[in-house]
Amino acid sequence: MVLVKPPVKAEIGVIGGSGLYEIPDLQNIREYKIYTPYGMPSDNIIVGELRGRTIAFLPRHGRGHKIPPHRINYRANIWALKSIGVKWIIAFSAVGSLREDYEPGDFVVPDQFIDMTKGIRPTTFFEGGVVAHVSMADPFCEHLREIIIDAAKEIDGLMLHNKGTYICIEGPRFSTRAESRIWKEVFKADIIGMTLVPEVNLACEAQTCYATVAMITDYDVWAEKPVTAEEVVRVMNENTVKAKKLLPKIIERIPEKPLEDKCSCCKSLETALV
Ligand SMILES: CSC[C@H]1O[C@H](OP(=O)(O)O)[C@H](O)[C@@H]1O
Ligand SMILES: Nc1ncnc2[nH]cnc12
Repeated sequence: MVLVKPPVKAEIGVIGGSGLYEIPDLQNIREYKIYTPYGMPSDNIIVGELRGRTIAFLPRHGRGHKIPPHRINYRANIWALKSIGVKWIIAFSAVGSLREDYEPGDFVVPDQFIDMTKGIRPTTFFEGGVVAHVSMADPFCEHLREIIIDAAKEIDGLMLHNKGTYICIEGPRFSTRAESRIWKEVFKADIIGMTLVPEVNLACEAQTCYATVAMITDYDVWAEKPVTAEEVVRVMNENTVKAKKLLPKIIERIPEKPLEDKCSCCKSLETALV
């Protein structure tokens, strides 16, 4: 296969989750269909300028939310962003809460995850030939996490929690009450979603700084009232308004280069190759 290098460069990638399908105020918008060795990404990549930086935007579920979490081509998405030069990825996600004090409408910048996907999603770029075992001890870019946490202080009325463990289930169904109690009481996870894995570890394999802005939409089903997609969508729309205000504040804080003492993402393969 011959892959033509796309005629575009972008420094910062933004992956939009449920509810975030566009970036407001993006200037000089161009759209690229990017082919990867893994097939097509979820959608065309939208490239434009915001706060003087070149941004590449990709809606994870595609425009119109057509791709369910277990069918997303995570490898193509990360490959496509990396292929146009993206060094930083800010990923937005709708999540459920597994604790009382993380309320619907609050945002979380997770620092850990638990993988409860079922092994049907391809999880690595290293399928043989070259073998890599990347460290996932600290799965998110600490530098980018700090930037997001700092940026959120500028948004009135936004409650943002600095850490949390995101449990990633296979979906597309929500959890049973029994499962939800295990995630909450036994695993002690804080938030729940369906898309973080393998996006986060592929970003790491691609030596990209990656952090998630998790936006709480519901209390999952450990609480009295079970979560419904309808409820998720209602709160999600309110969260999207806040996410759109937060994004420019994050972008304007992102430096040219990650700080090496706070981030090892760009060197993640140095100690991983066998
Ligand atoms: C529409 S509710 C369930 C759906 O929302 C989340 O997706 P994303 O992380 O892309 O915002 C969740 O993980 C599920 O895929
Ligand atoms: N309760 C929940 N479980 C899994 N994914 C979700 N996304 C939003 N809410 C969720």
